[in-house]
Amino acid sequence: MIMDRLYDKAKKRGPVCLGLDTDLSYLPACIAKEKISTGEQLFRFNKEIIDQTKDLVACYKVQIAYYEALGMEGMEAYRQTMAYIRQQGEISIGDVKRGDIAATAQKYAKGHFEGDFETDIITVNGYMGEDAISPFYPYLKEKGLFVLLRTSNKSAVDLQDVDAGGQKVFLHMGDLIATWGKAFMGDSGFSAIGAVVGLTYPEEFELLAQTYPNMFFLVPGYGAQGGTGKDLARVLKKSSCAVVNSSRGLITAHKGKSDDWDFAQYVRTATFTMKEDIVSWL
Ligand SMILES: O=C(O)c1cc(=O)[nH]c(=O)n1[C@@H]1O[C@H](COP(=O)(O)O)[C@@H](O)[C@H]1O
Repeated sequence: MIMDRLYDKAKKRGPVCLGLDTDLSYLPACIAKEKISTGEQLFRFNKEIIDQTKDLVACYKVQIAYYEALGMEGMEAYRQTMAYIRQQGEISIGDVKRGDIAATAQKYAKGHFEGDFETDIITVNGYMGEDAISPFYPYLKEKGLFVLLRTSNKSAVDLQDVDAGGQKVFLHMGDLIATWGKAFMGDSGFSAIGAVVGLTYPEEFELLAQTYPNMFFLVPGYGAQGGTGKDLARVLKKSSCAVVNSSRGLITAHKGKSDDWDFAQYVRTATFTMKEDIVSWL
């Protein structure tokens, strides 16, 4: 079961989730000047980073928007990146944030859990209710979901903090995710249905981790959005219940320092530093 694998990797290697939100402006000159397609350039950049960091991270998260924005070239790079991560025996999260329902969601499931874009886990938006989640159930023996619970953005509070009969909306969402996840428990004690909680709200993360001990968390917001290892300490000391994503903070580490093939060494160093920052508090 995928959350068992993710839990094991996070426990052994530390909880870093490296975000391959690859913008063309991040490519070092050694790749940008090569006479190959844009898609191939993006993939070379990602591949080099994966090769240099796979012993340090629990998983990779690939935000599909960066690839969709480049059309077919971008999607080819997305396909190759997902395939490469999985060929290496590493865990891939397709950050696709799907949120439609029923028959449409069945197509999302087929599109991201089978075929060209196959990945291990995807991010989904459950704020339309269980109809947006249940079409993924048939895949959850092997695959996993991270459902948006408490997002990292400032305006998360606009809806997620609204009082819904004595309970904030995000806590109601937490109860729903916990209920949906009960049928998909793994040996590690975590469900194949996990949740996204932003590190920009560390108190809420602590509350959610306490309230839902069977929920595994994807925690974005480290680095570029201000989150630190100290913010994670109280939760991760008690349980390895999360992977922590950083994208720009890691994959732009070479900017202004190297335009050559050693660029990935800078990304490696930044990844190592993030891991140390987190584990030093545990
Ligand atoms: O689902 C996510 O991964 C996500 C949820 C959330 O609440 N906040 C958030 O920033 N993310 C994603 O996490 C990544 C954060 O990137 P950096 O801010 O560059 O580290 C991006 O891919 C975001 O789309």
